[in-house]
Amino acid sequence: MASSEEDGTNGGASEAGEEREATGKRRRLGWVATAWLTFYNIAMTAGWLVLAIAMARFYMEKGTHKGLYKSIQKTLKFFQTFAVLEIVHCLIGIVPTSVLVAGVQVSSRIFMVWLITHSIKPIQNEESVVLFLVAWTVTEITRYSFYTFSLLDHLPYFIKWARYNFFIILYPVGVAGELLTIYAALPYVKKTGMFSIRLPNKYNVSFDYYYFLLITMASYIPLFPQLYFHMLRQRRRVLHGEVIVEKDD
Ligand SMILES: CCCCCCCCCCCCC/C=C/C(=O)SCCNC(=O)CCNC(=O)[C@H](O)C(C)(C)COP(=O)(O)OP(=O)(O)OC[C@H]1O[C@@H](n2cnc3c(N)ncnc32)[C@H](O)[C@@H]1OP(=O)(O)O
Repeated sequence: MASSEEDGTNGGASEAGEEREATGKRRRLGWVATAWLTFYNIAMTAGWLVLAIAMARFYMEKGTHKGLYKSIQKTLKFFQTFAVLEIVHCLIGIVPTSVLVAGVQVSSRIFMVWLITHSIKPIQNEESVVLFLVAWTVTEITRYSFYTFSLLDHLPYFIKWARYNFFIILYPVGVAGELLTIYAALPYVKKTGMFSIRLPNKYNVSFDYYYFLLITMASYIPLFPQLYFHMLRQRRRVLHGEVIVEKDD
């Protein structure tokens, strides 16, 4: 049966409970951490909104996705790299997310931005790049506005609903875009031998970026379900009020 929260009616008792919980959380967090997180989340929401508007404008003006990545790359690199702070937030304990979960999420994005899309120019116009860019952008606008409004104690229900429902589709779409982009990069990486270290050399080490990419793609198989099921547990906890015990902390 749908809870009162889920159907949007949100009873007075649960509202009062949420209010108390939010105030308690803020008190536990301290004003410096609350102020910083509020600033951080507002900045990130704005950054991803700018990106969304730039992508929409580009597509409306040019009518093609070709050249889209090049036109938005600076903003994307800046805000996605800024997300490294999410790992720091977990490490210093100002957000309750597991370092492991945030680490896998953020590092895979940084990897996609810097070591794939930025470094391998011939793949920048692939449709798959648009796929993950759109999935990331919608997700991040929703996620950071969710955190911002939660911290300000004025969380509209539709943002909460969007935060814990959009990912059901956007996560697989984003991951498909990422995997297809890495796949498209493989021939170029093999041909150029980029980022690879060949023997003999004075350190006697070798590294093949092509095989590294194959291993990275394979690592999505065990890692992505962990993130997806983590989000499904968060969804049950927040939208259905279930008490969840996380094992990965
Ligand atoms: C070197 C190469 C490495 C390669 C590795 C390859 C393998 C990779 C495999 C997986 C690849 C994934 C790629 C990703 C693709 C995409 O993103 S596609 C687009 C769709 N994506 C999503 O939907 C992303 C979903 N992910 C997330 O939301 C997070 O990143 C998360 C870390 C996975 C989950 O977040 P979590 O914090 O656990 O959940 P929440 O419910 O949002 O928050 C929990 C509590 O924490 C508070 N909180 C968190 N952050 C903040 C913040 N910035 N400010 C304030 N508060 C925050 C939040 O309010 C919650 O509080 P409580 O309700 O009190 O618990």
